[in-house]
Amino acid sequence: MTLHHLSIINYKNLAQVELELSPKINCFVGNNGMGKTNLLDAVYYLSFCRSYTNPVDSQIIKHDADVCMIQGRYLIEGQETEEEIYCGLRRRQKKQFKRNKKEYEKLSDHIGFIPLVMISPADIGIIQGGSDERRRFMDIAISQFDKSYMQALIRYNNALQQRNATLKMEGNAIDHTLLELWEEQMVMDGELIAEKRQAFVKEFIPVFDEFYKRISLSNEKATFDYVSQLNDGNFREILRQTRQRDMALGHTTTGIHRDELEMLLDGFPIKKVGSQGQNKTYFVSMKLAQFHYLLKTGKRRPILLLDDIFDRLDANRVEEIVKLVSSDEFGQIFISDTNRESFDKILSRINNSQHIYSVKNGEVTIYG
Ligand SMILES: Nc1ncnc2c1ncn2[C@@H]1O[C@H](COP(=O)(O)OP(=O)(O)OP(=O)(O)O)[C@@H](O)[C@H]1O
Repeated sequence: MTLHHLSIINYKNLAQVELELSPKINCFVGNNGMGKTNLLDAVYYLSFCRSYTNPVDSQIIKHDADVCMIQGRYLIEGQETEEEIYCGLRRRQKKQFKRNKKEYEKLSDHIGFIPLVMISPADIGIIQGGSDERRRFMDIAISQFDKSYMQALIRYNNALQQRNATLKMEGNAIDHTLLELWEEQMVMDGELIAEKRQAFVKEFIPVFDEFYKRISLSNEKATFDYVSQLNDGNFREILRQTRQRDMALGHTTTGIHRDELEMLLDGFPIKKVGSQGQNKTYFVSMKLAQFHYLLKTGKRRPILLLDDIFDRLDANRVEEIVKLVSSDEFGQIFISDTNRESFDKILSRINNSQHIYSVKNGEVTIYG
């Protein structure tokens, strides 16, 4: 899958951008705050119908504008005609998302069509943040190739919200028949989600471990453990047993919304023992393993976005990552960095078609 033409109007600080892109490596270089991440984020938006860095749509429209637009033209291996994806946002109005000029009824129908993996310094949140960040990682990774997972997740979250709302009712007003109805839905979808998460993690660990070893050039053992309350017994029974407690607390204390992905380095939680470079190696390896997994399960080669990821990594680790992503397994790549020299060093090791762009105050031009 390659994005060969990108048009942007008023996306954050990018007033107007028009780019013909390389099918292999596209580098964006510029000082801090110039718009490099915004550019990669616009590419991300076309895949996920949302920003990677800011979930509030009204805040991604340029401050002094009322409308914003992103349009991408893609080529798909083995398909003669191109695919055009359009996103239009207007303040206080529903966003428009179109494929080949036809508007999607549901945005979830689009997710997975343009497979993409973004790696950015914000991914440190997967390690350092709460368990919701790690569940989100699994959800995004699985949803991109498994629509039934995403639908089960939407239904589960809806049933969970409804159960919580029912639990919050005053003592006698609680409708137990209604509670059971929501619990039944949670059991059906929760068990399916837990099963799919378990299967994903099992396949994911060896690939991740391999990437970690290659990048770190060490024998450090990096691995995960998927922990779910659903492994402790029958979910229906667990919900019944915890109902009194949940009524007292006013929310649901058991279920797949409490799952955890324990991240370990040599048997210890990386959150506690990892250095900055090890943390970065860890989440970069996770994301590359996600790429590999998507490639294996999906029909199309994902696009890879590397946003300012080389900082804090030693020269050996940078070299290993560059070698990895320039191999044939990876397709089109977007890289951002502040330093032209570090790009030149990186690119001198790669024999591939490459474009270098300069990003300055929201303007993007081919580097002269
Ligand atoms: N809605 C918006 N309208 C206008 N400008 C915005 C909007 N949202 C963010 N910005 C601006 O975008 C800039 C940040 O851009 P971006 O994050 O892409 O920088 P960067 O080039 O990646 O920098 P760094 O190297 O520091 O990561 C900031 O100047 C910020 O004020």
